[in-house]
Amino acid sequence: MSYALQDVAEHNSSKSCWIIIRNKVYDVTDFLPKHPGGSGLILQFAGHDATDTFDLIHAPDILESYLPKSKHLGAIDSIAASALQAAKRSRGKTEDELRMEREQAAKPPLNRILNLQEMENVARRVLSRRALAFYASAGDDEISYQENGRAFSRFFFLPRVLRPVSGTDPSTTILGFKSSIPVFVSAASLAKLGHPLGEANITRGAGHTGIIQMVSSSASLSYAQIAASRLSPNQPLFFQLYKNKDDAQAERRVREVERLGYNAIFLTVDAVYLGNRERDIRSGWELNDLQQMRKEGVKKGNSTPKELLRMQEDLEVEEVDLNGTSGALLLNDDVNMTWEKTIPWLRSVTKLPIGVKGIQCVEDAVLAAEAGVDAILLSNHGGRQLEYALPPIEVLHKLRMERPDVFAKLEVYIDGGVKRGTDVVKALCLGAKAVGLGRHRFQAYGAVGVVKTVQILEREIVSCMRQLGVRKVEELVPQLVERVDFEPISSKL
Ligand code: HEM
Ligand SMILES: Cc1cc2nc3c(=O)[nH]c(=O)nc-3n(C[C@H](O)[C@H](O)[C@H](O)COP(=O)(O)O)c2cc1C
Repeated sequence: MSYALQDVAEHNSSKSCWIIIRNKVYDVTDFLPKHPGGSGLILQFAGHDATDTFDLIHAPDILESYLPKSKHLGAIDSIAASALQAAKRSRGKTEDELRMEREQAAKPPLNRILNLQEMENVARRVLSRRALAFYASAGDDEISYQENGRAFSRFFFLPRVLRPVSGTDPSTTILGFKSSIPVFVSAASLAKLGHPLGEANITRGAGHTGIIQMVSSSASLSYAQIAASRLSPNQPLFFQLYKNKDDAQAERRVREVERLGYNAIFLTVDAVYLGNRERDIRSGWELNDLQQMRKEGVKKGNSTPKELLRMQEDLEVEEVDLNGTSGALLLNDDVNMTWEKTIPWLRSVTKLPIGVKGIQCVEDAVLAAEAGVDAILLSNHGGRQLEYALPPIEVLHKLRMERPDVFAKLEVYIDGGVKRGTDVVKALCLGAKAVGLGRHRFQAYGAVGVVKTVQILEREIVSCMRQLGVRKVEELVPQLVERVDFEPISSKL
């Protein structure tokens, strides 16, 4: 049986909600209350084609995994398919899409990019407004985000001289897996928002350069697609776990990635409540306004400034959605995790090494060591969670000063604000085994952007090690750095 657009359009409410995705019709009525992103998001498309928005956010296997076969109703008919295609063609491009095209054409060639900040500057220009808001956003006034980077500037080197440095080698191991430099890609969700090939770009780039990718629980490709993008089955992949509140579902996710050949599980613990990311919230409204305008425009044949103004007024009295793109990601997560319960549970469901991502103080680092996990990632989620959480490099310094014994019990990593080889080397001197890169600064260039990022960092790390009088990462020790606070005394009084 095939459907005309009119057949689908009749099912346009929460009582009966059908949507079209890639020319197939789905009855999502019963699924509405279960949708992790909330029913409202789907209802905006009730009775209509939802392909573009759906594909941007979801892994392709989601329909098979979450919607019973009986709700896969069948295909639209050929007239409907042609009409949708024609509508897409005639829709024209949005201002933002046109701007992105111009910026893509004008971006500098990759060989002109000298450092990660320049790479980020290009990404900021070419990404869609929504993607940029999602990637760039951080908590409240974004103080922790800014300080994460700035904190590195409080650590200075005490270089050693007259030491042989030929053959300097920046490679290391992370949880026993080889890494060409002491850097990995930290988990970041929804990579497709920034590039159509999504997480697979990172997988390929990481494979080519011999670094490790930590895949987000909220990846926009399926975990299987990402695993299949590896250059070889031996290419290591870590998995970041947002633990579902239902242990059985969480266990299924862990077992799935274990079966797919992922090599470690990193449980994220710093996001049991969503940080206040205002850029992201605002961009969600903008997108909704745009969709609303389009619908109104279609109904009434126009969308005049006056009408837009009226819609704006309507919005002001409505209750507003404070979730943004990130909000839906955490709706089903376990907010009652504990050291006593959750770590033994994770141990009981996997044989893989376990890391805890999002440790933000010395006390919790000690508890992690006592809980017997294999690694901790000192992280404040790139400043996206609790505003004024201490920058990870400072937490690392405190851990080194107060509890150096912890470094012997597990591997310690940091992420947040890392942009230079010197940042990486400072963290290693203080005892970190590796550092993570969260925000995908390489998105403007896809997989080759990842390769370039690693090349830049490798060059900077080797240069720093040589000038420090060091040949191997094991020789990077606390005596090579000093924490210096140049804040004038008057401002402290
Ligand atoms: C029709 C329009 C839809 C919109 C605008 C929408 C939007 C969203 C958003 C914003 C998220 C959060 C991002 C994420 O976790 O990846 C989400 C999550 C999710 N959606 Fe949808 N959705 C739609 C339809 C559907 C449908 C039809 C299904 C499946 C039958 C579905 C299944 C899911 C699942 C399983 C998640 C959680 C993904 C995860 O935990 O990684 N969605 N959706
Ligand atoms: C766009 C974006 C998405 C993220 N998604 C996740 C995620 O899904 N899971 C997670 O544990 N951390 C996530 N993080 C946090 C990163 O893993 C990492 O801790 C942080 O970005 C490091 O800071 P940096 O961006 O300054 O490098 C995300 C960060 C960003 C910027």
